[in-house]
Amino acid sequence: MAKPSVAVAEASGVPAQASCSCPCPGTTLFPYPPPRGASGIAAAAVRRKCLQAEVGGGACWGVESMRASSPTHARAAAALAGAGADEEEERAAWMARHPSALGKFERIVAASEGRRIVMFLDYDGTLSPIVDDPDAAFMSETMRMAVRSVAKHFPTAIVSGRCRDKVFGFVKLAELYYAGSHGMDIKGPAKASSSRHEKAKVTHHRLAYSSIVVTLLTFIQPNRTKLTGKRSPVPTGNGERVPAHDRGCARAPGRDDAQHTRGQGGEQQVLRLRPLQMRRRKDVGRAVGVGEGRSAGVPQAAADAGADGAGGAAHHQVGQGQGARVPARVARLRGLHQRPARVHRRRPHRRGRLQGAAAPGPGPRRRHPGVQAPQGDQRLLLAPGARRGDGVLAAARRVEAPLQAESDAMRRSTQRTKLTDAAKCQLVGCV
Ligand SMILES: O=P(O)(O)OC[C@H]1O[C@H](O[C@H]2O[C@H](CO)[C@@H](O)[C@H](O)[C@H]2O)[C@H](O)[C@@H](O)[C@@H]1O
Repeated sequence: MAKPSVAVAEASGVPAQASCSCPCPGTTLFPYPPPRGASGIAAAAVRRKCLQAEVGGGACWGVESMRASSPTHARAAAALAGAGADEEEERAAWMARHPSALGKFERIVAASEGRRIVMFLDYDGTLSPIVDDPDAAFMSETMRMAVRSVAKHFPTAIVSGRCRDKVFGFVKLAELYYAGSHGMDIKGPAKASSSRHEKAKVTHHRLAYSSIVVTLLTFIQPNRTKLTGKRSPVPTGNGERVPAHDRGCARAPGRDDAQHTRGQGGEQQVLRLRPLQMRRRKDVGRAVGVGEGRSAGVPQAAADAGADGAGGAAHHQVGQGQGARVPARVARLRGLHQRPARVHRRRPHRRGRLQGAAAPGPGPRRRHPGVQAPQGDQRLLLAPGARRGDGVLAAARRVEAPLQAESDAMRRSTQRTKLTDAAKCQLVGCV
């Protein structure tokens, strides 16, 4: 449940949204951070009324109640209550630079110009409070009702670094999309929502498209056993262990729970690649490492650029190191031994194994040598028909191109459709 100390808008004195039968204050009139001194009881009453209206078919889309029960909102309000003038000013400046999407919701709706809106929600720290025990990060019933209400109007997805099952276990709403393991594991609604968006087709592809960047970056992390879902008995190359509650989930490289809690560096960290490891698999007798030893990674500038938005990072030349090593036997099989050999001297203890390894030239089979997929992991990312050895980027582009085409086609068809005002309203749920 939302904490009694949570301050939401004043119960009185704020006019209701004109087009909205819900008793919640209008979004733009609902200041963030909320005004101090609001009575907790009055606030709870407003929230309850709002929920009743929303759940009973009201017209606020659940956004207000979601905001009111947001743990971040609660924390901000609590922090504000005890803050000095300087802190308050600093916070206000920060908020001005990072406005809440919920606070701008009407503008978002207006800017959508009748296009469909899809809600992507984070779980930890957004729908649930940050708590010490990750297994106890429960969401409140109030929040659940709010999300359910939102999902009646918009296709709604929860995107999390946690396992999909774990997130579902917390949220327990079958009508949502769930993208677990940073988007590597996506599932659509098990039951159709009795919503207006039912007729509108939102495919897995669209979700997959938006998560392709994180998928890529997660894919090339060093500890591939996490990616294949096999438990790793050993720490990763970085001395990091997978927390017990996350075993079997993929984790983005560099993701660290403490940073997540502090709310800093998360995205940046996700985009900063760690050195990738080279392993030799005895069973197949060939190298299956992803990428290259020392210098593999996204150049910082590229990582910075990618941090701004989803699309960009997919086009980074990830994993471009010094050229991947190919064991001599594989090189012979591929005819690479005819190319000028390059002996790697950086890891002398491995020389025995890697001696004679050839740096692959730009041959047809290794267009992206730095990011060749381990055999066991290819099913996670490669598009149907992709050939082993093509490299992750090539595979991703194959996935991306049709998705982009599909998305363009959908956009064109939406633009062509002449919507009446009523139809527009239905689409955005503002009847
Ligand atoms: O959904 P994300 O924003 O990608 O976060 C995923 C991580 O969430 C969990 O950790 C965070 O919440 C915990 C419970 O409140 C908290 O104890 C931890 O400090 C936070 O980092 C989850 O435990 C992680 O494994 C996920 O990666």
